[in-house]
Amino acid sequence: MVLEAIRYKPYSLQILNQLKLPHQIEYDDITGSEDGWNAIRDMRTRGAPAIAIVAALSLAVELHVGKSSDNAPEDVSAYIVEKLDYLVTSRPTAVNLADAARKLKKIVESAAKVDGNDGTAVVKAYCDAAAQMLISDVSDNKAIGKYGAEWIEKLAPGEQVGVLTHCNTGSLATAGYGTALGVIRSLHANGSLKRAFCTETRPYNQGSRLTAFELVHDKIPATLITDSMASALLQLKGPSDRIVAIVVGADRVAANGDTANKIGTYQLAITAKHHGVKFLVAAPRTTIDLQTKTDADIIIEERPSTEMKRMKGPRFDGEVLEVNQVEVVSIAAEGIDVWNPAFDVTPAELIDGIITELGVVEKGEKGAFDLTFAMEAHNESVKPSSIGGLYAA
Ligand SMILES: CSC[C@H]1O[C@H](OP(=O)(O)O)[C@H](O)[C@@H]1O
Repeated sequence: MVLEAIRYKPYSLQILNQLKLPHQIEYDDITGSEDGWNAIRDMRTRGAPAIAIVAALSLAVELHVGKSSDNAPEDVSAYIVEKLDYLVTSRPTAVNLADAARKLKKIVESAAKVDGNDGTAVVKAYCDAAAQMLISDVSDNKAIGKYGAEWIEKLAPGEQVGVLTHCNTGSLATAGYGTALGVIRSLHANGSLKRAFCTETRPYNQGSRLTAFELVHDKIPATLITDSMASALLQLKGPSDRIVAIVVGADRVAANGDTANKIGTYQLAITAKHHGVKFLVAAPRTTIDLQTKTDADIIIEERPSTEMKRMKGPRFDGEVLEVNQVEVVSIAAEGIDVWNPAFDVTPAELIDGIITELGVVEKGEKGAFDLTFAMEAHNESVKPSSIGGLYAA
């Protein structure tokens, strides 16, 4: 079974409900932008690239039903712009969603101005571009995997290496293969991976529920640790558990390289620096936001306290896991206040390299990243795919 966070075929969109993983594989139908917004906000679908794609495709499904040649092209364009602005409010930190919305707006506003284009043509231009995002993301991730693996392999030529990752950045956070987990997949495919280590990633447990699920699914040798074990792991220097690099994803990389990622990333970068372990960020160029100058400009989403104070999962009847008997249990003192930021920001000074689909960027002689090459990815319109005509509304 291929792990698919997103299932899209003409006019229908399904998302793998990641709140049910790893014990239940359940797909939810997404019938329009409101469904898409709720699925992203609830984190039934999550991951910086995936939320951008689900948002865009949820509107494509809605448009097929509603907008047609009966509507003036400029009215269809205005409707799409309004819906994209709404979808962007579902989660604020990851830049991919806002970047995709900006590009898709440009496409429909241009299509609406083409002589002879009716509302249907504008809908088709939108749907083709949204569908192309699925295809482009997988190819970007495989390139990230390739370049990241090559960079890490140079740290220990001819040896198999131990790598630690945080949160989930695999097929469940993207259209497929993954970013940081894509690097681990590529290391494994190259025969260069001794063992992957993944953190639980409290409180949503992307690591224990999603990354562990992907690593077991792909039969990649892997060990789960709690978030609090990371520094102790980096102290180990034995051949079977020495960590040569930590590789994580990103939700937004600022122009100077400061990187917003899942909460807990910053302290991994600190302990990596202390232990002389390389710290790498893996992300497509679209995650690099040159409009965000430094960490001070990054909005950090705060999530409900219940996500920290309660745990949900199937119960055991003796040694038997009753998969359909899901219980919610309290794991914190009632009445305690909670601080639950979903992300933190790692300063560029703690990052050794940023792995993109064009290669690994390292800091220059002045100790700063030059990320201006990412500008092109933000200017590229998402070209209608070769599957044109699929979305004639
Ligand atoms: C492929 S990068 C995914 C990125 O998104 C995750 O956040 P969330 O699970 O809250 O959507 C995490 O920060 C990952 O690094």
